[in-house]
Amino acid sequence: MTWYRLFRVTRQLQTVRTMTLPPRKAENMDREVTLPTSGSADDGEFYVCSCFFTNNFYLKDYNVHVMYRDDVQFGEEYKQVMKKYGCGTDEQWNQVLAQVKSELERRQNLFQQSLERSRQIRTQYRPLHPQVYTLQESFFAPEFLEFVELSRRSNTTPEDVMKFVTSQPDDRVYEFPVFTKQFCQQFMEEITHFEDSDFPKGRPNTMNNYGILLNELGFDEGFITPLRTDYLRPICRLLYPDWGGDALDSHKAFVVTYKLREDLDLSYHYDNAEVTLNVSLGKDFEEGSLYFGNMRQVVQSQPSYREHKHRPTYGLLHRGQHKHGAMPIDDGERYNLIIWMRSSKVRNQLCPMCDQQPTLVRTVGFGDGFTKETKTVDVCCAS
Ligand SMILES: O=C(O)CCC(=O)C(=O)O
Ligand SMILES: [Fe+2]
Repeated sequence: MTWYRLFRVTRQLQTVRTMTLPPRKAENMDREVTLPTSGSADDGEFYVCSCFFTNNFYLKDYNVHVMYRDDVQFGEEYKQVMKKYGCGTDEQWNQVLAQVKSELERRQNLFQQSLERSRQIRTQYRPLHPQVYTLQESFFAPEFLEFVELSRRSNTTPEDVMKFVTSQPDDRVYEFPVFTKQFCQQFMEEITHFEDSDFPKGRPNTMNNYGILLNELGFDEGFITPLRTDYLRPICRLLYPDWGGDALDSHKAFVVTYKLREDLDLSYHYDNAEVTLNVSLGKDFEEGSLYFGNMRQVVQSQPSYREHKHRPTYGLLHRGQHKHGAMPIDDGERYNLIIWMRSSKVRNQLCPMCDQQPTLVRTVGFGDGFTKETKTVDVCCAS
């Protein structure tokens, strides 16, 4: 990347805005809402926090996250403020309102629709490479297997495994090889085969417009769950004990894709996760590095960013609340496997999306990783 380009991207980052929102009213705290459910995750019952239906609505045109409870609250809190960001006319305001309401409707129907998509895919979709749905050791780079093997031993220390990772001092972002090239190739062919089909597809999250939710495609049971419990958890136990690394009991996994004329980049954000694994699968692409700033708890007027180039077959492991983004690709197509890993013992104390004790809403599958058990844990924040 040239210095000019880095400067340009950095300028762009400095315009990312966060609005300070008033805390949610305490009266909601212990209310439990029931949604239609069908089935639950392997490890028990999981929930989302009710803030999912009010907080963090992303307005891409203005690069802001907003909170919507009803039209009156929304108008009072944002109509004036949004003018400063270029939303000056009634027409623009009405568009914003329509966008927020349509996102709310999408969220309200999300779990039911996701269930329907999964059912349809499971009964009708014919995979191109059925073998990639069941995790096998032959998928992994030999160095990764050595790394895991050492991490599984009870007397191994974090210093012992540093020889397997590349990292920069103090930022706790670790890079290491994960898969073989051959596996990445087959996995991407499977994803592309599904992308090209007419089956309905859900969006991975509110910021990525393209990509595939791996649970809907049937990857959870045979692939992502064993990958998390048997391979990633021993590593995270060593590297992130303060973020529930030894108790990552659920996940949300998806593939994000960036192509010319589709999404090119991803704005600065933090993940709804305690620990994230982001593996570059390929295909061929130019630029598109990741950059990391501060932990979200750190407020700095002039944050500095660290660029992490991402090589196909390699993973970057980082704390979910370590703010990051992806720079635009210049050419080609970029596919990444993202696993947001969650620890209920951490998030049951404080929902990372609203900074309150979560108000549980029953849902299907892993939800957002909250459970009814409340074990206490010390979460040591930003370093
Ligand atoms: O595109 C990337 O590599 C980053 C994706 C990401 O941060 C996310 O989906 O949370
Ligand atoms: Fe992310």
